[in-house]
Formats: sequence, structure tokens, C-alpha cells
Amino acid sequence: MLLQMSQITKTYGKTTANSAVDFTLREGEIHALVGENGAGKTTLMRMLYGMEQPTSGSIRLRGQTVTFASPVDAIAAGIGMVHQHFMLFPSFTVAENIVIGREPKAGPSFDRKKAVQQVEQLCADYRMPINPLMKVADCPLGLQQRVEILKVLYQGADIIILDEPTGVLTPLEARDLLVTMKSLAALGKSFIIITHKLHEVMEVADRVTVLRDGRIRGTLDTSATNAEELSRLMVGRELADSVKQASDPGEVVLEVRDATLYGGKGRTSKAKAREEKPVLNGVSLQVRAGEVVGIAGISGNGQSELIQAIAGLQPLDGGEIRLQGTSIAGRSPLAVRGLGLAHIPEDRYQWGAAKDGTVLENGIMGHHRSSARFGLLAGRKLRTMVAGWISQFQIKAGSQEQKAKVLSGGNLQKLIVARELEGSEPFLIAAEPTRGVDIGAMELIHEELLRKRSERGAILLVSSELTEILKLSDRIVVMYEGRIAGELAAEDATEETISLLMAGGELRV
Ligand SMILES: Nc1ncnc2c1ncn2[C@@H]1O[C@H](COP(=O)(O)OP(=O)(O)OP(=O)(O)O)[C@@H](O)[C@H]1O
Repeated sequence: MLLQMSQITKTYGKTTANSAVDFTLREGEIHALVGENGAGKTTLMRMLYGMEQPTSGSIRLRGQTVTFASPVDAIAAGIGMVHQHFMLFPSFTVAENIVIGREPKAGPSFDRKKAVQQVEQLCADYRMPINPLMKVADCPLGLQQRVEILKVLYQGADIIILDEPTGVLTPLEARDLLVTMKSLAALGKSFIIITHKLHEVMEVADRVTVLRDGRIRGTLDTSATNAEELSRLMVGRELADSVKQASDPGEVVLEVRDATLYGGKGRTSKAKAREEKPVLNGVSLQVRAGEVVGIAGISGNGQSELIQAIAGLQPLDGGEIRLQGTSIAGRSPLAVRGLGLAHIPEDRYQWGAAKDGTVLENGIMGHHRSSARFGLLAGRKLRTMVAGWISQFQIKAGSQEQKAKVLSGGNLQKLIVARELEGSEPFLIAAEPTRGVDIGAMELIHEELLRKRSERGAILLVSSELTEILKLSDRIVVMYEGRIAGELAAEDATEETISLLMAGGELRV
């Protein structure tokens, strides 16, 4: 056996993140690790990568007992990890990012030419083409991930841990990654992949281990199981699919007219070079009370900028946005919220949460202003409200005083969703609302979004998951290169028609 983790237990104060976990990995194997949010998947992998030390238990690598005081030790032993949030330097080139820390030298200085040659060789060896001279800032997320994988290969890893690797990828990029993993496994590399997507597990993994509440619920050959069995083991119950009632849209709540934006906040150096090409190019759309409008598109086609403009985070260069009839021009994000906006943001770490704040503080952000007037009593009320979400969304948190940054990724997402769904704002932006959450929580979030719709809420849903767009939307708008490439009624839309528009194709009528 290549790797054997035995009886691993990890506790943080009163929280037991892993309890007597046995986990093995074979050479050339792709092993999926699945389980609900907070089940302990990331914790187990952080211990394998030397970021945390087990409270008890042992790790054997190729038959030898090992202890890793830090990732440096794990890397030296041939273990690499690609995190959910990429850790690259955007202004450096691909080659520089890959060799960083182990740069080839010509005398005392960095040998750039050799670095490029080495990276070219690496790409050829592993059949993962990428231009070593490209700036990382100009690489789409799929390529950035490839850089991360090449980097761990450059460091000599033969065990590669991927934490929710397809969460931020487009469907095509995700497919590419699965193919890459299979071909690297055929070359003898071994993978551990944490994922919530059971179809990926069935497609790519040889074996799958299910964790629940920090304990192992089973390790199975994927050829001898199926997604239903896995989901039962993970959640401990059958999941019902939420059903959407017919829509009956009312008055216009959000009106975007001819929205145009050049550059944009997160613009890359490439976008700067093409400054004349707008990131939003005459976008017009409406969302009415009691309907869900879904925006589909490959990331980077203007969806993020559109959301930021609507939320008051990015002023437009042309056109107009009205919320309940009032123009948002010149208003701060807070003032836009005051006009009736709730917002589940795309990037929970950048916009959605204060990581150093407590669970309670993060839960009441936005609600505290309305309750400040009521003093202490309100404090108790807010606490009860947050306690209600913790139980409804099964948010795993030690207490409301726990810092938000120690929540697992999916649990923080659930807290933000619960907070934004709590109020009676007439308009909701739901950007990637189920990113990183487990299948049970995904069902619950879908139900809650549909409940808001049935209570006459207007919802703008932006999601890279086409199944989510198709399941929840009444109308689907596809964005391509900053424009609306097409609009489809839910009953006319299929994955094929949407994908065609997403890729810049045209529908034949
Ligand atoms: N530093 C810490 N202090 C306290 N509790 C922690 C710490 N790190 C993790 N935890 C807790 O350990 C549990 C397991 O978290 P972990 O991140 O491993 O879950 P996960 O299975 O990866 O979840 P997700 O699918 O949401 O990413 C959670 O309840 C989490 O809050």
C-alpha cells in the first residue's frame, strides 16, 4: 500500500473533526473523499499535507511511519496539495509560478531561460500544454489550476491532493481536468480528490471513501456502487427533489437597460490592453416579482461585472439600473441594499464574510442596523435567529462565538445563504449559491430559493452549474463576451441549447 492513515483523530477543543479514521491509497489510484459539509474531509487532508498534526493516529508512506511538521516535510515526501483557493502570484508568469522556491540558478541569479525550458519539458512529459511565458493573471481558472498541478509535479509529488477541484471550473474545464487526472494516474501518479459532485466520483475515481461526522462510513470500489448509495451513506437519509410550481411573474423589480462597462474592477492586464472592448456591452434585462431569471455563461463573459454593477460595487460607464423603479446610479452598496437588495455573493471570502468575525457577527451583518434601536432585547432575538439557521441548514459550528474562518467552506456558504434569505428584500442576487455545499444542503438551498420566489421575490441566479440553472429558472439568459447572446424560456431550454449559446454559437429557429 502506498499510503496508510490509521486511526487518525483530530480534535479542536470540543470539536472532533476526525475520529479514528482509517484511509488508504494505492499507487496509480484516484481515490475520492466525499461527505457532508464539516464531515472532516479537508481536515484529514491537511494532516496528510503537514498543515495540521493529528491528535492521535499514524501515517505510513510506502511502509515507513512518517510525521510531517509542515508542508515542507510532506512535499519532500512526494505529497502535493492543490487548495480550493489557488495560491499563485497573478503578476508572475506561468513558469515563474511553477519553479518558485526551487528556481534554477545561473550563479547567484535566477536562470529564466532554464526555468522556461524546464517547464516546457514538464508540460511535454505530462501532456499538459500551457505557454510558460503567459502571465497567470491572463490565464482562465482552468489554466491556473493546471499551473498549480504542474507546480506540485515540478516539486516531485507522486501523491496529489485536490480539494474540490472543479468547484470554480466551467463544465469544459472540469472535463479537461478529469481527463488529465486519468492520464496522470496511468503514468503512476496517485490522486485524492475531495468533491461534492457524485457524477465526478463515478466517472473518475477507482475507490471512494465516505466520511460522516468525522467518521468513516465506508470505502467502496466505484464499480460496485452508485450515486444513490453514496448519497445515502453521506447524508443518512433519502433526498427528495424540490419541485418548481408554475411561475406567475408580476411587476418589474430589477430593470437593467443598456448596461455598458469598460475594463471593470478585476480587469486583467489583457483586458487593459484591449481597453476599448467593453466587459458589459449593452446588456438589458428585467427580473419580475415571483420569477427566477438564470444567467448562464462561461465565467469571464461579464456575469461578475453585471452582478457587481447591480449591487452598487461597480459604477456603469453607460446605461442604467433600476431597483423597484429607483436608479441605483451614484449609490453606495449599502444604499442599494436599502432599496431592497439581498445578495449571495460569488466570492464568499471577498464579499460575503468577515473571516475574523464570529459566526454570530457574520450572521447578523445587515440585520444589526435595523435592530440596533431595540438594544439588548434585539441582541437576544438575533441570537435566536442565527440559532434557527444553524439548525435549519445544519451549519456545523462549535458555537456562535466561534470565528467564521474555522468553519468548513460549505458551512460558511450556508451561513451566508441563510442570512441573505432571512429578510423580505424583494430582490435577490444568488451567485453560485450552492458552491461548495453538500448535496443535502444544495436541496435545501434550492427549496428556499423557490420559497422566496413563491413569496413574490424576484431572483437573479448566476450559476456555472447548468443543472441548477435549468432546475430553478423561469427564463434563462446566456451571456457571451459581455452581451446577451440569447434568452430562452425554461421549457425551451436544454443543456445543449444553452451550451451552444455559451460558446458563442447561434440558435437556428
Ligand atoms: N481550526 C479549527 N478550529 C476549530 N474547528 C475547526 C478548525 N478547523 C476545522 N474545524 C471544524 O472541523 C470540522 C471539519 O471541518 P472540515 O473543513 O474538515 O470539513 P469538510 O468535510 O472539509 O467540509 P466542506 O465540505 O464544507 O469543505 C468542522 O466542524 C470545522 O468547523
